[in-house]
Amino acid sequence: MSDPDQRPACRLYLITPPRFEPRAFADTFKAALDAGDVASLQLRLKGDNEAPPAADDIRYATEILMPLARERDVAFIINDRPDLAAELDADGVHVGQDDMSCREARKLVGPDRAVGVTCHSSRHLAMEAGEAGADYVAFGAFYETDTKIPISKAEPEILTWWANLFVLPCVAIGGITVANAAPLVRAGADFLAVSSGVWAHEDGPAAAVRKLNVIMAEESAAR
Ligand SMILES: Cc1ncc(COP(=O)(O)OP(=O)(O)O)c(N)n1
Ligand SMILES: Cc1nc(C(=O)O)sc1CCOP(=O)(O)O
Ligand SMILES: [Mg+2]
Repeated sequence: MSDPDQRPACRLYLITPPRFEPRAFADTFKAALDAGDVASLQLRLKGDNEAPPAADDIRYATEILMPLARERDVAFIINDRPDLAAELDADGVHVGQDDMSCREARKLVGPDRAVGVTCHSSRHLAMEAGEAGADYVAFGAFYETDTKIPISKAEPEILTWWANLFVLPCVAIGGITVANAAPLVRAGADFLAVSSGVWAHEDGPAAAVRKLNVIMAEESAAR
């Protein structure tokens, strides 16, 4: 059993927009990271209809954004491509169930980079990922989102179940905004993974990061 009193406060795991021009995006990116506590940033590029991006697009975005993240102690995670995470010396990779197994990803990135695994709303997939050596498990989608067509709908109870049983961190993802983040923190999320809830916030990304930080601090203290 995991001891809820020992669980660190929930932190923000930012996900990039699916499409952006890296040089033009850099100032927005810096403003978001400078607004408060951001634990990690996932570079998640997608083409039209969620098509995979060209490897060179990932390389170019990493060249621009990873140094900005590193200067701010924000871990830089690459989506879908363990091979590029290793090649580009990123801090980790995120793989989905249809991308690659956790064990294969681990072989490619080595022991020192993080491997995160999508587990949808499945306790079984999450326990499998934990046994396969994942550094975190991700549950979702908790809310409606225009960023991706999710294949599952998750309920906050799965976060509570996980946090009560396992020390391994759990990430909540899918449609999370300032307006709906609190119950997920209260339920036990170690990280909230947020894309449009930050980049498309009506007061701008920096305001969204500040507001999410307040919610995560208050709700973590109350759990
Ligand atoms: C933190 C986090 N959780 C889940 C996902 C989704 O991964 P996947 O199912 O492989 O879908 P794509 O993001 O690749 O479209 C994620 N990227 N990050
Ligand atoms: C990338 C992703 N994965 C999901 C899952 O359910 O696994 S939901 C999702 C979209 C996250 O973006 P936003 O914060 O804009 O909803
Ligand atoms: Mg994927």
